[in-house]
Order: sequence, then C-alpha cells, then structure tokens
Amino acid sequence: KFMKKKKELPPGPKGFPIIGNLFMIGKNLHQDLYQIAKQHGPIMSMRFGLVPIIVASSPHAAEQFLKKHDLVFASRSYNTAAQYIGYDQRNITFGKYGSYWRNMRKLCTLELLSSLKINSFQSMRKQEIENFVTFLNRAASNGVEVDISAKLASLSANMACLMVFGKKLWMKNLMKGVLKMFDLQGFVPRMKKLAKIFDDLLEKIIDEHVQDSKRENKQAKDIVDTMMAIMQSGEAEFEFDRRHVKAILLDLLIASMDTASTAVDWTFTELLRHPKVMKKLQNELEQVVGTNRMVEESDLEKLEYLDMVIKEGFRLHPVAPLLIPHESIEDCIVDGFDIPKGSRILVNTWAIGRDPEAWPEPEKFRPERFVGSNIDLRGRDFQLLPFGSGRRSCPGLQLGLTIVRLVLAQLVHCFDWELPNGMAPEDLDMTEKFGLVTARFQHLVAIPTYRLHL
Ligand code: HEM
Repeated sequence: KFMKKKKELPPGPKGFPIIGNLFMIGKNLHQDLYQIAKQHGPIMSMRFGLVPIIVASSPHAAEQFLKKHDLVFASRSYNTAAQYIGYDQRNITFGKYGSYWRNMRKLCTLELLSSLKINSFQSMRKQEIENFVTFLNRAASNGVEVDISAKLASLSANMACLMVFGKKLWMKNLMKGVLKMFDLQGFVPRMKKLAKIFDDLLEKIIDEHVQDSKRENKQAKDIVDTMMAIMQSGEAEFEFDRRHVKAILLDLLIASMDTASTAVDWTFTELLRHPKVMKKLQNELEQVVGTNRMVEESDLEKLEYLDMVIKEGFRLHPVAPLLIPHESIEDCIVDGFDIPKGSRILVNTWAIGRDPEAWPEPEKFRPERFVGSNIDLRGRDFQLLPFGSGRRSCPGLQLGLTIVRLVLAQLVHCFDWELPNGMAPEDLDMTEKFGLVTARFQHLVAIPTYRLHL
C-alpha cells in the first residue's frame, strides 16, 4: 500500500499562528532575511501572515527558481495595488503569467524598448544630461554643495517622462504616492483616489497625442505615439484598448523613474568613499574621452573599468534587493523540498552579493575583482542579478544600463568631488531605506569642481 509522503517544506524559522514570521521583520526586510537565512539555509520557508514565502539566498538557489523551474515561478501575486494601479493586472510588472502577459511583454521588448527605440531617444538623453552638467557647473563656480540624490532623481524622472509622454511632467509627488500604495496594502479608498488621479492624467495625455497626431510632421515618436499607432492599426493579436495603453504607460514610467538614478546614487557614493577607484576611473575617461569634451554614448563600450565599477556597485547595492516577488503557479519540488502552489518567492540578490562562497571578501568595494572574470550582470550568472534572470527579468535592462553608465561617467569625468564640511570619505552614511526600489536613507551631498577644458 502507498503511504502518502508528508510534504517537506524547506527549513525556516518557527512562526506564530496568524502573523507567521512577521514579528521577525524590521525596517529593512532584505537585511533581516539575510541574517535569518544564515541560520536556516539558502532555500528557506516562512510565512508573512497567511502567505507562504520562500526565500532564495545563494546563486544556486536563485538558479533553481529563475532557470531550472522558471516556468513554475514566473507569475506574480494578486494585490490591491496591482488591481487599482495596474488596471486589474493588465500591466507587465504585476501581470499574472499567461498568454496576455506574454503578448504584452513581447510588445514591450520588440516595440517599446528595442535597441532602435532606445537609440531614437539618444539626443533627448544628451540634452537632459547637458542641462544637468550645466547646473552642476554653476554650483562648482559658486563652490556650493549639491544634493546629488535629488538632482539624479529629477534627471531620471525627466528622461522617463520625455521618453514615455514626450514632455516633462511634475510626477515626483504622484510617484511617491504610488510607491506608498504598496505599503498601504488594503487601504482601498486612498488607492482608488490615487488611481483616479493617474487615470485622468493618462487620459488627458492620450487625448493630446491623438490631437497632435492629426497634425503633420510630428517630431520624434514617444511611447504614447507608438502604443496608439499599434492600437489603431489593429495589428495586435490580442485585446488592446485604452486600458492596456494606460497600464503599460504607467508600468514603464514607474519602472524607469527611480531605478537608474538610485543605482547611480549608490555607486557614486562608493566612488566618494574610495578615492583611488574614483581616480582610476577618471584616468580611464581621460584616456578614452580626453578632457576637451563630455562623455558620449558611443564612448561607453570602450570604458572597461567603468563596467567593473558598475558591476561592483550593483553587487553591493542591487536597486531591487529582493527583485519583484514571483509566485508559483503549481506545486514544485526544488532541491528535494516541496514548494506549494501560490508561494511567493523572494530572491535575495542583496544577500547573494554578500555570499562569501561566491565573492571573496564580499564586504569590500573592489571593482578589480572583475579583472579577467567573465561574470556578467545580464542574468546569465546567478551570483550577480541586479536585473533578475529569465522570463521575468527586466525588459528595460539595455536602457537602464545605458543611463547608469552615461550619467555615472559624466559625473566622474566632468568634475572632481569633495565632501561638505571636511567630512572624511569613511564617514559617509550608508543606511538603506528598503522598498521595491531601495535607496539611500540620507541624501548624498557633495561639492563639485569642474575639470574639463571646454
Ligand atoms: C538600472 C535600472 C534598472 C534596474 C536595476 C531594474 C531592475 C529590475 C528588476 C530587478 C526587475 C524584477 C525582475 C524579477 O522580478 O525577476 C525589473 C522588472 C521590470 N523592469 Fe526594470 N530595472 C531597471 C530599469 C528599467 C527601465 C528603464 C524599464 C523600462 C522603461 C524597466 C522595466 C521593467 C519592467 C516592465 C519590469 C517587469 C517585468 C515583468 O514582470 O515581466 N526597468 N527591473
């Protein structure tokens, strides 16, 4: 006779009824999970309230969920924020795995975030970065300090708005509202109100584009134009109306708003903490670009040390330390453990970047560790996953990486930097503020001195 085998969940800390393990979690979820995993192992099970959570904290564990069994773990969970802000999970980021999501994601990669499309926004990026450098230059002439974190955030927001809508909008406060919604789980009235504000705004923008498109010789196509053209052509092989257009617009806006700027903010902080690395990068830029001009996008592929610096920055400061939670669509056995359908998977890339088995002396910021190594950050190597890996990995990788490289290179190439009030590099505060995008807790402030001969 068969005996039904008892399900064996991965090991994990004991929880209480109803709240599960929530009592163990403080302000920085990724850091707490890192500590707890040290006791329970790289595949660990917990419960947040009634929700089963699986945490992956080593390269091998990440590979199991994102590659070996990727199809099972390629969905997202339903939440009220996704319902109201994602037009009932019609967007990509929170879309359930299925044919609708596959189609939308394909459209996004092929039409909206292709190399061709990204290149078509190159002159816009150049213009915005020139404005940014002009601002810093003025601060340099006056010898005043600059709130780098704030300036990076508005640069990034401007580029995102120009790319998606074709014009700059003051979205920052609205965006903060959206991100807060994820903390306000279940706070429906406020969510509805915010969703309505966004919806009105998007409707207005789409109407303006429809009006404009009737005029001839319209300039560069932004993403609204591209989406409207697809909608009107009737080429899409799936249901595609204004709700879908709005869902994707918001998706791209949220995804590109804070990510690249936060990555630059962290890596630039590390450069300020490590003056020798900063100098070495300046030397590379002097050799490749020279001090008579700013960095161009076409220079980027020649900047090898810049690449290592950026990898090292992402290793220690992945912008989305737990990726975006994945959800399993059926029961699955992973490394001999039973993972039930409906589990939420948190891949702790922050912990993986600090795994001493994968990285010698992980706490040190040392870009030279990548000399002669072919570890890449595009999702092929599971010890470095700032953009995730597999089906749910970031479709904006190429664009995000281009912005990060260009902006960081420019900051380092155009200016020398000093900390305010004679602060020593090692005294820079490195506290994190956990969120879907994990930023610096305190804004980074520094004083520039212009160094180009332009
Ligand atoms: C440095 C910049 C960026 C970083 C570090 C980053 C990182 C990530 C990560 C970690 C995920 C989740 C992967 C997962 O759940 O497994 C993600 C998803 C996503 N990203 Fe990015 N991202 C960046 C920029 C962008 C940009 C510029 C766009 C588009 C304009 C974008 C669009 C998206 C979308 C649509 C998703 C959802 C994908 C899905 O669920 O299928 N990202 N990104």
